[in-house]
Amino acid sequence: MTGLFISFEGIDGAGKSSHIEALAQAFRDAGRSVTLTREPGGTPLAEKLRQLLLHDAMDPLTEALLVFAARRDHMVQVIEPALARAEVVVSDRFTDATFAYQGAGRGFDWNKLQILERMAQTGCALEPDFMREPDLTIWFDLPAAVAAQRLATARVPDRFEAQPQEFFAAVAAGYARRCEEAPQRFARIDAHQPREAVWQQVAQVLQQRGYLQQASGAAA
Ligand SMILES: Nc1ncnc2c1ncn2[C@@H]1O[C@H](COP(=O)(O)OP(=O)(O)O)[C@@H](O)[C@H]1O
Ligand SMILES: Cc1cn([C@H]2C[C@H](O)[C@@H](COP(=O)(O)OP(=O)(O)O)O2)c(=O)[nH]c1=O
Repeated sequence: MTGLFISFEGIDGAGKSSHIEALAQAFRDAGRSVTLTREPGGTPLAEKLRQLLLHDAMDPLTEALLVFAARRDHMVQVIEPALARAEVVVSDRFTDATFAYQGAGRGFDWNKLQILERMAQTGCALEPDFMREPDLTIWFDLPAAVAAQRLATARVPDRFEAQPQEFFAAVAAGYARRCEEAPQRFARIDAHQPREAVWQQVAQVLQQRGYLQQASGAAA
């Protein structure tokens, strides 16, 4: 059995958190060990960087560097060891969020982000030139106006959630661009549906990819 790396993506309020535990449980039910984690964060150091990123003002390059510093620590300490143990790693956000928020949202140079991506995500797996990416990215696609309505009553906004709706429309376009650049890795979910219908789409992606069948077979 090999490890499996799945990321959840989407603008704030798209509904990711409402389904991530159910996805983890589906894998556990199929006999797999699951590491459920998040970005920015997932390690003591990265959680400290998360606090800075969510609450302190900084220039775009500083923001991009901190995001990747947190990611590198998360990969070295948590993601790679879990994949080496053949676990399923489920991360609430990964690098697509950086392209969407820092790239499309803040306007930071897309090509520079690609350079940072290669630097941060290479050299922590067994093969020295291998760049770690998710095997599957589940993208909760929701219009920015709908996400804003959902969040209006939901929680106190952090530095990103406090951005105007146009920011999130740009972030959503950033996700669409990443999806176009790697269509085989992305599964787009229509998140503008009732919770149960959204979950059915997620479950269908897992079935189509044979992830749960493979796990059941291995556990038997
Ligand atoms: N399909 C849905 N329809 C309506 N409201 C939803 C749906 N999914 C989630 N919500 C609500 O929208 C808000 C944001 O959901 P959440 O899962 O926290 O989003 P995210 O983790 O993507 O920011 C929460 O109040 C949640 O209860
Ligand atoms: C991973 C990542 C997150 N972010 C932002 C997106 C979110 O607004 C914020 C925190 O993400 P998230 O954990 O989804 O927020 P919450 O716990 O409130 O649901 O960080 C970036 O700007 N760049 C990144 O690379």
